[in-house]
Amino acid sequence: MIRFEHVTKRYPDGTTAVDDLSFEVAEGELVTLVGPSGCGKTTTMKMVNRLIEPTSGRILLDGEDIATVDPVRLRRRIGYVIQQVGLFPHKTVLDNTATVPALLGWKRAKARARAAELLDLVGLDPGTFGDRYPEQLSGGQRQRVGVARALAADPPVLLMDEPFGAVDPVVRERLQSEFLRLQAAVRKTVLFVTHDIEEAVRLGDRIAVYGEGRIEQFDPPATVLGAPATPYVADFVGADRGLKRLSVTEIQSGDLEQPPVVRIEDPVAATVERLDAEGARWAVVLDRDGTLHGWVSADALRGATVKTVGEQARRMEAWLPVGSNLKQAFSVMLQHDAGWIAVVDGERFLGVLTPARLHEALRRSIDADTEGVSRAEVEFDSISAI
Ligand SMILES: Nc1ncnc2c1ncn2[C@@H]1O[C@H](COP(=O)(O)OP(=O)(O)OP(=O)(O)O)[C@@H](O)[C@H]1O
Repeated sequence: MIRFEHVTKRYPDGTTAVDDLSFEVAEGELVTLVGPSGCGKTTTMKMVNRLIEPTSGRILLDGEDIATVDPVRLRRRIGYVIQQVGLFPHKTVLDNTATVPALLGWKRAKARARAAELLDLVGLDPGTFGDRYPEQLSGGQRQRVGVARALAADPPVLLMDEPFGAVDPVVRERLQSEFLRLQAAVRKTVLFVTHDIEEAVRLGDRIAVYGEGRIEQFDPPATVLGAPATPYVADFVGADRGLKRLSVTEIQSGDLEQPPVVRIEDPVAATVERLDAEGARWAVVLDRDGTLHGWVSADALRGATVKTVGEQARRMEAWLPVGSNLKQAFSVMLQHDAGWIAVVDGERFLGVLTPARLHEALRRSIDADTEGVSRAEVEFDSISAI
C-alpha cells in the first residue's frame, strides 16, 4: 500500500534526516515509527503526503509514484492527525469534523451527518459535543475530534504524528484503547509516529525502530522486544523489555495447566475420593451447562455437611478469555489476589494459568522468537522441573 524505495531526504543545510530508506506498509496495517528525537520519523511521514519532498528515491501509494500525483488530490486520500490537533477555534466541533467533506464539495447536510457519525465513532456524543467550540473540550476530547476529522472523508491511509503526545498518561492509555478498537473496525493503513516504545508496542502490527535517519529493525512488537536486531535496539527498548513483552504475548491453550474438573451437581463424598486419589488439593467447578462456576478445595469438601459440590464451591472472578495477553493475566491475578486464573474460550473452560505457567509462556515466546521456531517447539529446563 505504502512503499518507500531508497528514499533519502537531505535538507539544504546538509542535514540528512532520512538515509536510503526502504520499507513497505501493507493495506490495513498499522506501523509505528519509533525512535529518539530528531531521528527522522516526522520527515518520513511528511514525505508521504508531500509536505516534504524527498531528495532521492520514490514513494509509492497503491503502486502509484506519489511524485506524479497532484499534492492536493493526494492529501484527500490521506488523513493526517498531529499532536497540536490544529482544530479551527472559531468553528464548532461538528464543523471542524466536517472540514474535509466540505472541502470536497459534499452537501452541507451530508457532511454534517457524516461528521456526527464519526464523532460517535470516536466516543463523543454529537448531541453533547457537536455544537461546542474546541476551547470547551478537554485535551483528550480534542484529540478524538482530530482523529474523527482525519477519518471524515474515509481516506484509505492515515498519518498520525504523536497524536496522543500532549495528554496525560491515563487519558493517553484510554485514547490508545479506543483507537485500537476503531482501527479494528475501519482497518486503515496507518503510519503512526511516536517516541514512546510502550505506545509503539501496544499499537503497532509492526514497529520501525529508527536510529539516525535509518531503520534499525522493522518487525512485529514481540520480535522487537524478544529478539532486538542490534545492540542499539536492545538499548532503546530497554532492560525491562521482558515486562513490556507481557503485553504482546498471548495466552495459548498449550500454556495452561489442567486441574481436576468437577460439576456443581457432583456428590461431595465421591468427589473427595476422586481428588484424594488424584492427590489434588482443589478442583475447578463447572455449572450444569459446562460453563465456569468456580472452584472448591478438597479440604472444604472433606469437612462439608452438604451433598453436592455446588453448595461448597466458591465463585471464580479471576478468569480471562484465551488470547488475552500475559500482562492482563498478571493484572487479574494481582487484582483478585489469586494463585491462578481460569482461561475460557467463549463459554468453554480451557484450563488455568498459574504464575509458573505464565513465566514459562513468557520464556517460551522469547526463545521462540530468538530461535525462529514456534512456541510449542521450545524446550527448556526450569527450576520447577528439577
Ligand atoms: N527544515 C529543516 N531543515 C533542516 N533540518 C531539518 C529540517 N526539518 C528537520 N530537520 C532535521 O532533520 C532531522 C530529522 O527531523 P525529524 O523532524 O524528522 O525528526 P523526528 O524523529 O520526527 O524528531 P521528533 O521526535 O523530535 O519530532 C533532525 O536532525 C532535524 O533537526
